Amino acid sequence: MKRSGGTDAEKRRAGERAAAAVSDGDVVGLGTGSTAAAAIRALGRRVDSGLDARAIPTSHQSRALAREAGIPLLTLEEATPDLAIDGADRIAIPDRDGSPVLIKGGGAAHTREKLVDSAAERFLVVADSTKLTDCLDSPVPVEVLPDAVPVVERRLSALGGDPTLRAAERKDGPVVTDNGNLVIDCAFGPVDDPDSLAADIAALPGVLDHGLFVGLADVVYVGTDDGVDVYRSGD
Ligand SMILES: O=C(CO)[C@H](O)[C@H](O)COP(=O)(O)O
Repeated sequence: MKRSGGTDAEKRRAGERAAAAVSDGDVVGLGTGSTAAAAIRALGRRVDSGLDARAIPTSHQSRALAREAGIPLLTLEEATPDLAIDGADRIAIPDRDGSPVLIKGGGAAHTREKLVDSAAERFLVVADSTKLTDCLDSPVPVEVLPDAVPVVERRLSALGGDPTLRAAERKDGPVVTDNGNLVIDCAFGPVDDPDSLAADIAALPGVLDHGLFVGLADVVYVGTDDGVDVYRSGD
């Protein structure tokens, strides 16, 4: 999937704002991608200055970055995250009460991200301003067991989708996830009922998880030219 391009400054502002929300003693779920990386680096600076925080990574990338930043690591067997900080590819903010809906998985890490983000007591999303949208119409990443690809592709088509196996950019063949599976990006056009689409995709045999995150995000920090816009679930 093509990665989008908000500015580094917007990502840094959003990441720093989320890292500032971590309190002494917290266990933090660490998301994947460039904006989550900005939050990890900012959290590392706070740990370096004496903050007592430990973290549970969602990918090889976030584990390596956290190690580099000097953040002590834990697993889900050892702790439950107090909060998780993670990026998103698309974010729809509801007009009325309700939680922002996200499409994630541009970095093929959405299965572990959903596991950690949903286990956390609070889920903080960090993003640059290009991620906000009124219409969720970008393809939904679906992590699939390698043997299940043809079956899942047929079933996604039956749900009205247009599935494409994600190709690797710097190797021949498909993208292989941290879990050893493949990713199908499935275009559905505008997603009007994310709840029901999420349930339909999750129910397909051979699917590990998909990138629709519904009812999970508590706060969204969006970096702008000169600050951070904050959206809270239910505001
Ligand atoms: O879902 C993700 C990885 O699976 C990322 O959080 C998402 O792709 C956003 O990445 P970035 O902050 O680099 O734009």
